[in-house]
Amino acid sequence: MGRKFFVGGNWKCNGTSDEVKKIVTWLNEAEVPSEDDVEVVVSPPFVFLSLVKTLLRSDFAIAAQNCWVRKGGAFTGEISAEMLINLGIPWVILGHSERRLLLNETNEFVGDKVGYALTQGLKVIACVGETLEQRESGSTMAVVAAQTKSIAEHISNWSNVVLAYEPVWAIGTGKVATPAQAQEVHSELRKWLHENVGPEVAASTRIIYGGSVNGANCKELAAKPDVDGFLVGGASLKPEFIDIIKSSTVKKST
Ligand SMILES: O=C(CO)COP(=O)(O)O
Repeated sequence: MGRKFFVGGNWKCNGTSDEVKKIVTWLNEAEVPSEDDVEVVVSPPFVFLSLVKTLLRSDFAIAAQNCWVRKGGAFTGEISAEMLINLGIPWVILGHSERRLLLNETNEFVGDKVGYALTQGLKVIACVGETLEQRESGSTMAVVAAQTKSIAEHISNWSNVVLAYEPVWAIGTGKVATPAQAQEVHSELRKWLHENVGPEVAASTRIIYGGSVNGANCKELAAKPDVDGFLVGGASLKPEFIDIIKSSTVKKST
């Protein structure tokens, strides 16, 4: 079964309403491969979700960058999965390393969130990835397997899940993983899914790479067999994001 190439743009905590309108304008004007060949999802900050939803072309989808772990209520400052569904937002990014490291989100908490978001009908981009210290001590696979296990325990239907491998040392640093490094972890993650979830889920789940992806390095990464797309930070705020979307064509020729 073919895995449709997936390109996500994580805008993080960036942008004014004028800047957001400008980004949407160049996204709307871009000529990109058909939605049969590439799935594009952009993730603005919560406060701009409605604005982007009103303006964005219909072949691109929208993701929130987080949501609360369970049903809404007395949780000041949080946004619930139900609210996202109510706004017509189909996707949410969960377990991003910036939230794990800066806001102390644990594997268990991320797993709970993934489970709850899925039960509410959201599709989830679930993020995993090791720090530089963990990589250098040789524990990359143990770390990403433990993160994936906590997530997998809460998933009964994988068709609404994309797994994002984002090595922390590559995020926002300009230090991209080499295509071989990305392929190695992606193929290990697919093997983990094969052994712990099942062969069909392993074959059909998109595993995307994030960490300093840009217009210049995306094609080489996209050419790797287990790289099914990207989660892009900084470069998703710039027109080179279109080149990253177009790197999906590399798959058709391989
Ligand atoms: O964290 C990321 C996407 O979620 C990657 O960020 P950069 O592309 O800015 O390194």
